[in-house]
This record gives sequence, structure tokens and C-alpha cells, in this order.
Amino acid sequence: MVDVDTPPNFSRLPEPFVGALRELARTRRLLVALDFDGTLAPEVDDPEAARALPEARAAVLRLNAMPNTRVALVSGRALASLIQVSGLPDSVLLVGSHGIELRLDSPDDQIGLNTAEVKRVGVLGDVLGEVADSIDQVWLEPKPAGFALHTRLATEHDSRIAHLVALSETAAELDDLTVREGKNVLEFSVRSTTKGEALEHLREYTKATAVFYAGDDVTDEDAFAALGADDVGLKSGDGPTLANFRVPGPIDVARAINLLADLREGDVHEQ
Ligand SMILES: O=P(O)(O)OC[C@H]1O[C@H](O[C@H]2O[C@H](CO)[C@@H](O)[C@H](O)[C@H]2O)[C@H](O)[C@@H](O)[C@@H]1O
Repeated sequence: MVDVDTPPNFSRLPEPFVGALRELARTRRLLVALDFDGTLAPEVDDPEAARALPEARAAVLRLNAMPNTRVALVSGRALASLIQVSGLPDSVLLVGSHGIELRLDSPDDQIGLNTAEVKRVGVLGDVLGEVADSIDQVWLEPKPAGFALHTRLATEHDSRIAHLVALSETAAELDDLTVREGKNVLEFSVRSTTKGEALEHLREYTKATAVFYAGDDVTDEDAFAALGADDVGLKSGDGPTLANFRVPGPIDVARAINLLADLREGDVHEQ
């Protein structure tokens, strides 16, 4: 049995956080919901090259194998991209495109845009394509209901210009777009959902009695806002947050979810 009082290599996690995890691990049905980029996976220049840290992946697999425990990834990525970079078993629940696409326990991942939406995605692609083509190191990532305009490798000046031009040109052509700002990325979608709504859906779907959520970006704040008194939110990295705990980055998130797995394993063994 795992010694839950002195787990190895977790000395850097603050005691109040460890206490909250200890309490959470005892819940009857646990949902562990995790953002991908910047949380499980360190940021890299090429989004398709991003991978969860091996320690994070191991913890996800451990938690996913436990009784009364579900793991979900909740990402801004298109579902197809999330499936590819995460490489996790089908039993891990997946939310893509900030809640627009879902892969639950049955093949349920077709978002089925209507004709008007398909047309809007086409117009959006034309407008943003021109912006990306006209500014150095700015590129467009297609998603089923929109696009991400990436500026990670552009200069600060070019990045600012890209954001301003993209916002004004898209607003001139299309009403009611959903626009989200992330890390070196501006996302445009013809459908509007948030990670908070996705988390509520997952909570209901899994009948979770408590939730752990970890995320690093502005869009994860909607998920933190959806947490209740029995849940635990963990912010990865800098920036304002509604999460009740914070760690510096993905390696510490991996430590945290390994500890959660240790604690829950101990609890399961004690039952
Ligand atoms: O919700 P997430 O899982 O955090 O996804 C958010 C966006 O992640 C990807 O872009 C970000 O990560 C890339 C790889 O580290 C990085 O190159 C880029 O600068 C970041 O913005 C992804 O490409 C986007 O589609 C996601 O929305």
C-alpha cells in the first residue's frame, strides 16, 4: 500500500494544497478534468509536437484505471488534434474546441455545423487567411467551428498588429463571432461554448461528487468559475485566477496529480 503521509518527491507542494487533495481523494465519485497545453504539456512552438510530460501521462493513466474515478481532458484544441497529441485510451473523456466537441463513452464527436455555420467558417477562413498571409510568422490553425490565429513566433509588434487587424476585419464581415484570447493565440469560432459549460456537462455525465480541475490559460477561468466548495482548482503558471491553488507549471501539475493518484489509491485500499 502507498504511504500517503510521506509520498516521495512531493515536498514542493504547499501543505494547504496537499490537505485539499487529501480531502478530495476521499470523495465517492471523482472527476479529474485537465487542460492540455501549458498544464499537462509544456508549451512548444509547433502545437502538433506538444506532448504531456511522462509523469503527467502516468498519473492520468493511474487515475483513469481507478474505480469511481473519471479523467477528462478539456482543451481548446480541435478534438482530432487533442486525440493525436494526447494519445490516451478511449476511456479518457475528451472535450475539444473549448467545449464544442465531445468524445464521451460513445462516438459522439460530430459537431454537425448547419449550412449557415459552414458558410460563416468559410468566410472566417478567407478573412483570417489574408491576415496570416500578410504578417510574418503568423499562421492559421483550422478547427471544425473556426480558427486559431497563432503569433508565437512573430515579433511583439507584428503580433499586436495581427490581433488588431484580425479583430477588425472579422468584425466587418461577420456578426456574433466568439473570440478568445490565449497564449500567443487569438481564437475565432462561429459557435459559443466555454470550458465552464463543458465542465458542468462532465460533472453531470460522470455524476461526480467532487471535481479536480487544472488549467493555465484565460479560457480555463470559466472552468474554475464552475467549481464548487468541495472541488479543487489548480492554476498552472502566472496570471490572475479564480483557482484556489497555484503551481509554477506542468512539472508541478504532474506532481499534484500523481499525489492525488497516491492518495486516492491509499483511500481505495483502505475501504
Ligand atoms: O486549452 P488548451 O489545451 O490549453 O489548448 C489551447 C491552445 O493550445 C494550442 O496552442 C497553444 O499551445 C501550443 C503548443 O504548446 C503553442 O505553440 C501555442 O502558442 C499556444 O497557444 C493549440 O494550438 C490551440 O488550438 C489551442 O486552442
